[in-house]
Amino acid sequence: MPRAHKHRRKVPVTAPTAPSDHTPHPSGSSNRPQATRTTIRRFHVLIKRQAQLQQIIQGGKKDAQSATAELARVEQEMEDLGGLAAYQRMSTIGQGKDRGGGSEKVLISWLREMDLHQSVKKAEQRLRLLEVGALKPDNYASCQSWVDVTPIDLHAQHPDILEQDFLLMDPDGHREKWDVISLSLVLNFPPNPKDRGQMLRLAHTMLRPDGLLFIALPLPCILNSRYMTPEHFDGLMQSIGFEQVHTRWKEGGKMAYWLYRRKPQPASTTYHDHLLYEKKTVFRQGNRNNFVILL
Ligand SMILES: C[S@@+](CC[C@H](N)C(=O)[O-])C[C@H]1O[C@@H](n2cnc3c(N)ncnc32)[C@H](O)[C@@H]1O
Repeated sequence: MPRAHKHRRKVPVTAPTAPSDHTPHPSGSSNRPQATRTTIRRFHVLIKRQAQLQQIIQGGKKDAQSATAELARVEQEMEDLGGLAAYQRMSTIGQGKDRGGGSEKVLISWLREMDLHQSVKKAEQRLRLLEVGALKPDNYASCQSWVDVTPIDLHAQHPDILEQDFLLMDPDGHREKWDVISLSLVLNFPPNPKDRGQMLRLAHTMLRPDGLLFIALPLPCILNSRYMTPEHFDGLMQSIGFEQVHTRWKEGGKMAYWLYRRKPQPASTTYHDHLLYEKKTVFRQGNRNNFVILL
């Protein structure tokens, strides 16, 4: 069990990488690992607050006026930090080869272990991989003979990346279309826990039977959250219709990875099962983060 740091301020779960690049930051601050982590965390706080305020404003309640003023301040701060482009740039630094490369290495090694690179070549049909949250268009260049990747992102940073919100993809148009979907450091991006659950359900709809879902999350999302444990996460995945193939994380590490296989959705789940994943359950007390996925 990780130690709780008594005097540390609670911060949302953020990107776990520790960039070592010293390129100047757009806001003028340095890009040292600590500064970068702090900025990425601040972005996560601001993105979450932005969503809350937008909801208040849409609701048209009496506090909508003060929410509008606060929203302007929040959005100004995001702009001062360099906007979402700066956030993505910092995340790209974390993906750098100097720090062992991005999560795609883990996925590729698992796919190879399953001999998919051989069987796909024999079948002469490459694996259709949907890479959600792609910062670079060429993450899978090393296996282009057997992987046909479609990189998408909310804010595409390259012409070869499709600018597309995964949550707005048409489930009917994409039903059972994909062999593999990657959600690497994406599930922790939407501020609304139900949107995270919706991402997983959508992935289930869009994967072909026995298709594979790759997930990467900062380790504190499951090891230091008030509402999540590895077992709870796995139960939630099973309730959607996913079977765990691989998982990789270690105490004291920064990242957690999973590979799930799409199975038929369980025919019936009890009322209790539903409640378990639709509402927050407190698993840990004390100084924890609030990361949660809800169905
Ligand atoms: C922290 S970066 C992770 C990048 C990379 N996949 C990695 O593992 O390092 C998260 C990216 O996911 C993108 N993203 C978040 N929600 C998304 C959505 N609903 N649809 C498409 N992209 C999304 C963000 O724009 C951002 O570029």
